[in-house]
Amino acid sequence: MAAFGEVQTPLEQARVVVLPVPYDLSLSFLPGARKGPKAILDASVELELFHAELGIDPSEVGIHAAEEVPWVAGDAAASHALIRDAARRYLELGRFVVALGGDHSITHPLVQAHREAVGAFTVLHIDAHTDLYPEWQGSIYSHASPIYRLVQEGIPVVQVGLRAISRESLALIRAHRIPYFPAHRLHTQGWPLQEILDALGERVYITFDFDALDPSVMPAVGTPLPDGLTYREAANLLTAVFQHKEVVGMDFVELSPNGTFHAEMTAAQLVYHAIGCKALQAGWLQPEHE
Ligand SMILES: N=C(N)NCCCCNCCCN
Ligand SMILES: [Mn+2]
Ligand SMILES: [Mn+2]
Repeated sequence: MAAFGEVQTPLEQARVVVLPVPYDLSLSFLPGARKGPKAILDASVELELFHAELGIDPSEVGIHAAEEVPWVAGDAAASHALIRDAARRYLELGRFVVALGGDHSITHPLVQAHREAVGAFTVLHIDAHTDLYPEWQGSIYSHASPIYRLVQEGIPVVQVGLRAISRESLALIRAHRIPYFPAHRLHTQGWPLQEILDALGERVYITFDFDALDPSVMPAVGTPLPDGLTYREAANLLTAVFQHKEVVGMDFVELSPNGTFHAEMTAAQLVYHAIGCKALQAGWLQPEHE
């Protein structure tokens, strides 16, 4: 399958691997995130390849769409192990991995694979939800729990865009001193970009839950909430992080296609924007002056 261009870049010639992870057995509400990866890749073929804002054609770095990561029916642990193994394979080849979910539980095995491959980093968690539930609906593998599991493993996290914050989550945020920037603060007091950057370490893994975006921009998610980010706010945040940090990997999760094709184009464009930011940060491409 082609990714962000008319033709597939062979793995040997690609710097970036887009890893489709259609696992969605850990959702708590609306189903469908398993269709997210293919929807993004299908929409990506419709994008203009030259990214005028960045002044580059990100596809020139070589973007390879990997085979979809399979899952094991009824076995989240085994499914997560397959995700970890798939990411590890491409990381060991030195590729920059952009995982496409699938539900947010996939971030836990993805971060584990990145930790093994590149060492320590901070996780920048952009989401409407804290995902700090020790378990939800009887499972520690819930999409409501990946950030709890990372925090329990001592991985530093910074949270941006939150709109659903339980008392228990707030207690965990305070207990673990998690820097968090909820949407109500961003929208009433402005974006403390420097404060967010200061809260991150030098190396960052970005996990982007599409329900961080406002439903007016991104209606195709399983657990939408109002007061979300605009596309421009999300793009500006990603641009700033890539300009000042080494981004070691990223995932984009929870797209649940529902016939609103503009949502899929929005998802594909944001992923492409992030790949372009990585290309500039890594020096793979140089911006063409407007
Ligand atoms: N997308 C997510 N991470 N959703 C998590 C939902 C779990 C907690 N909901 C609490 C609802 C209480 N009625
Ligand atoms: Mn989430
Ligand atoms: Mn969410």
